[in-house]
Amino acid sequence: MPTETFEFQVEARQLLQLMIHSVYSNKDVFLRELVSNASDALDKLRLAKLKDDTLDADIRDLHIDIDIDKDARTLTVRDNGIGMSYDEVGQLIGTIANSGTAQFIEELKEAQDRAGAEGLIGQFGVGFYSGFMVADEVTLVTRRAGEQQGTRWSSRGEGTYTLETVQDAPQGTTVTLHLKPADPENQLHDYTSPWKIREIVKRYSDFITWPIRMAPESSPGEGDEAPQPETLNSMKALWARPRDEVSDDEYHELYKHIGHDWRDPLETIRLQAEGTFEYQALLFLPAHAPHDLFTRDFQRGVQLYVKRVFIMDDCEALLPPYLRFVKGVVDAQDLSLNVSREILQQDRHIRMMQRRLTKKVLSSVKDMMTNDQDKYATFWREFGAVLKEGLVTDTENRDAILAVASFASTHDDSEPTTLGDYVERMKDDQEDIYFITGESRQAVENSPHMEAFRAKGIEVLLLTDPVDEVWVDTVGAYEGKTLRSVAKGEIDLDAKGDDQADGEKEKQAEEYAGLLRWMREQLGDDIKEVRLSSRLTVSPACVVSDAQDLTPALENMYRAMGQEVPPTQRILELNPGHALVKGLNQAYKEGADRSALAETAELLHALAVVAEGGQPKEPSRFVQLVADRLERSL
Ligand SMILES: Nc1ncnc2c1ncn2[C@@H]1O[C@H](COP(=O)(O)OP(=O)(O)OP(=O)(O)O)[C@@H](O)[C@H]1O
Repeated sequence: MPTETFEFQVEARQLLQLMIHSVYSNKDVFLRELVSNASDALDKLRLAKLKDDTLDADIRDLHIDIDIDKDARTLTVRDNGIGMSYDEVGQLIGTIANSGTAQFIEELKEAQDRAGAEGLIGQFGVGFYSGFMVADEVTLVTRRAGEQQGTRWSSRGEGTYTLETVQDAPQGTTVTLHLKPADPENQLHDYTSPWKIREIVKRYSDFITWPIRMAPESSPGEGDEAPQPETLNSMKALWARPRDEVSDDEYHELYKHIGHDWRDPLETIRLQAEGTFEYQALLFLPAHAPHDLFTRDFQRGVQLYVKRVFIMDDCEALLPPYLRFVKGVVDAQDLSLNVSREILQQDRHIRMMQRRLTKKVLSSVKDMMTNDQDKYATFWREFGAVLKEGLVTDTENRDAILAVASFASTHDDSEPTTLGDYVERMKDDQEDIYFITGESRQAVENSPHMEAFRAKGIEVLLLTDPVDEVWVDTVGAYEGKTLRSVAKGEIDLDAKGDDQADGEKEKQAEEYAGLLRWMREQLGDDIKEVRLSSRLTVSPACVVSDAQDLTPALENMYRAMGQEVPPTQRILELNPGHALVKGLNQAYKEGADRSALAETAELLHALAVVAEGGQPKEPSRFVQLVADRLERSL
């Protein structure tokens, strides 16, 4: 097959440009990325051979070679792993499969500062491309295990790449970087220096479980014996080494390798389980939520090893879905090397392991909360919305999750509160924990449902994640205090036994009885009741749900998931202290023109819906009615 030239996919081209004009100051990491890919390729080959021992591949000496050629100014990273087929090279290297990448590029372009850009890059798999930070030409020769023919890929990073088949490619993948001239001022070191390579490998890739070898510099005339290559990494599994022997930096590099992140993790969690089912776990809480955390195909789970041998990525059986952001390694001593995902799902030991790991993660978050407020705040900001899913799905750990949960609240504009702190601040005669759900802090804070609470200084939790609509119902109460929506059921914030207030209410009820009954008839099926409100102080009216009914947001959520939900009839509440409502009652009693009154009633209802962020049933009619009224008032 002749050499063919292809264009990079648009996003890939943009990413390459970013790499070439590197937004990333630490260029040394290109080697970590290439070694990381090589190590993955060796893992994959070992597994493939385990599954099919007829596969035509040699796994006796799986390793990574790094070769330096000072004269040619090239650096070569070679593995004898799984390799890639011709088609795979085109798919994997010429394009960027990640669906969030287009969005990422946009954000990257918008990121004003270098730190912002570096942070964003870490969230996407741009590993191979990082070679272009240090090289002006990259060549890759690869042969897929079991195939005869190899493929040569080459590019100067300028929009195109070439592909050709080659006959004599060795097993695995060889990446050759044609290095740019060294420019230490811009962090572009001399990567033909063995000393530098040794240092980078030690720093970033020491834990890689395959040998990383470097051939010694050949000095002619030193005898005929081929000099022995030097192994640069210790290959020690970090999770098996005692805590005090491993530095934080070493843990962090392992995290970056398995978490595909360029940034340090927020927290490192170790667990050593002894006894009948022995295992070691090294888990990491990332510092940033990935873009696709809430998408259906988010790859969740940690890596599973059996007796130091890599078995699978994304082992979802080890942690529940609400901890899907946790990265790490679990190394079990007593599983079969052939273990499959299906077997893991049913294995009793794995279930016990999942329980223990879950508790360990939650208790680590609790420790973080107690000992390092800032770290905890970052964690909760990034992952709180996911963790709260556990309140619905994991009854066993519900209390542990509630103990580490925090929520925005009217108590403080910026600092969230825990439920425990809320309860401590509750007024003496307050029985329930109040909350409001909605789309944003601004929307819920301005909701009419909040008026009386604000007027009386009663704290309300402001819950704005979609999952909040669900867990509050499932959990129901905290320390015996009911969780109550301010937008549901009857709310009476007057002190119990306040005779004056009770008398006043009775009087109002009599006065408004006729209007309320008439309005209910006028508004027909749109609502199930019209009543006087004790939650409004400023607005004329609001709509509320019955205590057991779905909120409009939840109704929409179910519909979005394709479930049939009958429309919920809501309750219209009027503020008897508002001039408009008073005037309406007066006009009603005086027998004013019923059709004009009916329009006012309709408008009042529509205004109540708009005030909570909803849409009037017939927006154009609503606009028409308001315009007519305004016109008449001129
Ligand atoms: N040495 C290699 N051997 C076999 N396949 C490779 C090798 N290097 C890269 N690949 C393939 O190309 C894909 C893309 O590699 P790239 O480094 O761009 O991203 P990644 O490794 O998937 O993500 P990340 O950079 O986040 O680790 C890899 O997922 C792998 O399938």
